[in-house]
Amino acid sequence: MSGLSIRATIARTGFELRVDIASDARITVLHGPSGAGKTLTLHAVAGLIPCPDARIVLEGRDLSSLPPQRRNLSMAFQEPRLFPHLSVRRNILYACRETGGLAELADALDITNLLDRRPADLSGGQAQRVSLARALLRDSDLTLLDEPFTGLDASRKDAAITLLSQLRRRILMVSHDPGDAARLNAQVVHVANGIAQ
Ligand SMILES: Nc1ncnc2c1ncn2[C@@H]1O[C@H](COP(=O)(O)OP(=O)(O)OP(=O)(O)O)[C@@H](O)[C@H]1O
Repeated sequence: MSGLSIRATIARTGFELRVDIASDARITVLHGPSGAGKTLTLHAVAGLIPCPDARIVLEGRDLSSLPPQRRNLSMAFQEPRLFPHLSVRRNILYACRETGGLAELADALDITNLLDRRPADLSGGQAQRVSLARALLRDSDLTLLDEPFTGLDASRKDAAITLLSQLRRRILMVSHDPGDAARLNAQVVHVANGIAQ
């Protein structure tokens, strides 16, 4: 598997972060204190914030100048951001070309019995698992996960870590728990003092 490289200066009012990441690992974990710039890094990769000097290369494909919808990424945001008017099932299948794999994924994340509910009828941790399922079902080149284990109890978190370990897809994720990266056999990127590398 060839790698992911991200070089960018992310500038917001009163905040600047220099990102210089090169990772050949299937899973890369951004780790650092609150407010360090982990979420901004994911959003820059997704193309959701302007980053004029960014150079983002994924397995030889330069994403930098592409609009978000052409980067072929999937993302689970820090808050689940589910569509309130769609069932859980339709939220997960949103933007998926095929429905294959939904049953297995729902089983692994223990959300099978929630598929016909609306997001308003989910707990925080349930919504988080639905958001994770949505990001993982879509056949994207890179999956961005912003603190995907927030609100999960220990056994659900174990199941999610096992699932992520078994998938073959490339993942760039944020986690506060240093133990997660070790369990995921991930490359760790430290984000602090205005630098992510
Ligand atoms: N639109 C914005 N304008 C100005 N500053 C911003 C903006 N968005 C984020 N920031 C600042 O950028 C910094 C990094 O924010 P970011 O959300 O990336 O942190 P984080 O590392 O993900 O933190 P946490 O672990 O708390 O989620 C913070 O200091 C935040 O206040």
